[in-house]
Amino acid sequence: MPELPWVEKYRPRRLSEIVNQEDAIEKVKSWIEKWLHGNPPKKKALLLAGPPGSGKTTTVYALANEYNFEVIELNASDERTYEKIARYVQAAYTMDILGKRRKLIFLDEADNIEPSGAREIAKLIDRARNPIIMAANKYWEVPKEIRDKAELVEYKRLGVRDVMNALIRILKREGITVPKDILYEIAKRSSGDLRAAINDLQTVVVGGYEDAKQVLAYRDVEKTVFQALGLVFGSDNVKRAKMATWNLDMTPDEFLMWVDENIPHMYLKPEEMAKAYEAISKADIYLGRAQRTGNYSLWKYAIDMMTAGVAVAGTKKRGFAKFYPPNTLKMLAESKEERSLRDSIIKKIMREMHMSKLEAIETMKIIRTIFENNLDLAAHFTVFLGLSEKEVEFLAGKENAGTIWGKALALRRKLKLTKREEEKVEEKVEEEIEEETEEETEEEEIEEEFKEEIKGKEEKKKEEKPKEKKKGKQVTLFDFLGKK
Ligand SMILES: Nc1ncnc2c1ncn2[C@@H]1O[C@H](COP(=O)(O)OP(=O)(O)OP(=O)(O)O)[C@@H](O)[C@H]1O
Repeated sequence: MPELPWVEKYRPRRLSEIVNQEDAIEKVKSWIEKWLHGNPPKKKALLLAGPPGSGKTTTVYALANEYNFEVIELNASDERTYEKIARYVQAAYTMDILGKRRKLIFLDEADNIEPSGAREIAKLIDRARNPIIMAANKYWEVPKEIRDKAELVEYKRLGVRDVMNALIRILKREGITVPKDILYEIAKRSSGDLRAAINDLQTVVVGGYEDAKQVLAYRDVEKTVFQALGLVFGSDNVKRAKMATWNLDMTPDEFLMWVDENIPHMYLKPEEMAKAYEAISKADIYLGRAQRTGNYSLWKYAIDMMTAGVAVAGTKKRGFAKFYPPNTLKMLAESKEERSLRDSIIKKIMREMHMSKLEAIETMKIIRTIFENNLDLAAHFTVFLGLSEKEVEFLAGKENAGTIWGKALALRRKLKLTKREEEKVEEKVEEEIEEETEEETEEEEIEEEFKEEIKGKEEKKKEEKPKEKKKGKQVTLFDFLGKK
C-alpha cells in the first residue's frame, strides 16, 4: 500500500528546519511574539507571499507547533470564508488535550479572495483578537484592501541546489539512494517547488527508475490539470466549471480520462456518481461523433458535459481535494506487487460480476472508494468477491484493512460456510494469485475465457461457489448496493 506522502512525513516541524528562508522566518517570529507579549502588532495580519512549495504553509504549522497555537486553516476560495473568519477572529482560548491554546487563523490562497468580499475581510482584520496569517503565490493579485492591512513577508524561490539537498536529506532518512542525474532532473523540473520535487522523488522511488522519465513527463501536465479538476469538482457553478479547460494543454479526450478517474473520489452518493458518469458518457459520444465526422464544433458540447455536466451531478466532498491521475498513468507509479494485486482483483470482479475487463476496471475504482469509506459494505464485497487479505489492504489502505478483514470473517461465518468450504475458497484465491503472477495470460485469452464463461459455464461453477453469488447476468454495483 502507498505509504504516507513524503511531503507530510518530512514536513519540518520546527522553524529552524525550514531551509533558505531565514529572513522570512525572523520576521514571522518577531510578529508573533508581539501577540504573545500582550502587545498586538499594528498590522494584525501577515501576508506570506512567494512561489509554490517554498515553505509558507510549513512556516505556519511549525510556528503554531513552537508557540502552541491551534491553526484554523481556511481557504479563500471557499464561499463561506468570511463567515468563518468572523467566527474565529474574536474567539478566545480553547482547551484541548494539548492544554490551553490560542487560535491562529491561516487563510491560504489569499490571491483568490473575491474583490467583492475583500473590504469585509479587511474590516475583520482590524477587529482581530487572534493572529491572522495569509499566504499567496501572487502578491499583486491579493486585493489591495487586504494588502494594505497586512505586513508582507517574502519567500524566495528555492534554487536547484536547495531542492537537491532537501531530497538527499529525505533519501538518507529513508536509507535509499537514487542516481544523481535523476535527482538533478527532478530538482530542475520542479522550478523551486519543493513539494513537487518531493512528490516526484517518491513516485520515482516507488515506481522504479526505468519509468522515471515517463513519470516525470506526466508530472508537468499534472500541475495544470489539477487546477482544471479543481474547477470541475470544486463548485456547483456552471460558469466556473466550464472555464476548466481554458489554458489546458490537453485534448478533450485526455481530460475526460482525468475527470473519469476522479468521479468516484469526489462524489459521495452512488446515484450522484451515476449522474456524473452519465455526463461523461454523453461527452464521450460527442467526442466520438466529432472524430468520425470531422465536425469539431461538437467538442464544445463534449467539454460542457465533462465540466459543467459533471459539476452539477450532486454533492461533492468538501475541503481539501486530492486528485488522482488516470489509471494508465498512475499504474506507472505502482510497484510490481501493487500491479499484480490490482490485476488479480480486476479478474475477480470480471468473474464474479460477469464484466468485461474495461467495466471491471471502472468498477474497481468505485469499489476502492467504498473500501475507503464504508467498512461494512467493504466486508460484504470481500466475501462476495473472495478477496485475499492483501487485496483488501490494497483497496482499503493499511489502517482499515484489519477491520474489514475481521468483519468479512464474521460475515462468512454468519453465512454458514463450513470450515471446509472456507479453506477451499482461500486455497483457490491463493492458487489464483500464484497463477496470475507466474503466467502472463494474454489479454485476448482472458476475454475469450470470460465470454465463454458468460455463455455457458455458470452451471458448472455453481457448486464450488458461496451461496450468495448472483449468477448468469452481469451484476452491477447498484444491484449489489440495493441488495445490502
Ligand atoms: N523552505 C523549505 N524548507 C524545508 N522544506 C520545505 C521548504 N519549502 C517547502 N518544503 C517542503 O515542501 C512541502 C510543501 O511546502 P509548503 O506546503 O510549505 O509550500 P507552500 O509554500 O505553502 O506552497 P503553496 O503556495 O503551493 O501552498 C513541505 O511538505 C515541505 O516538506
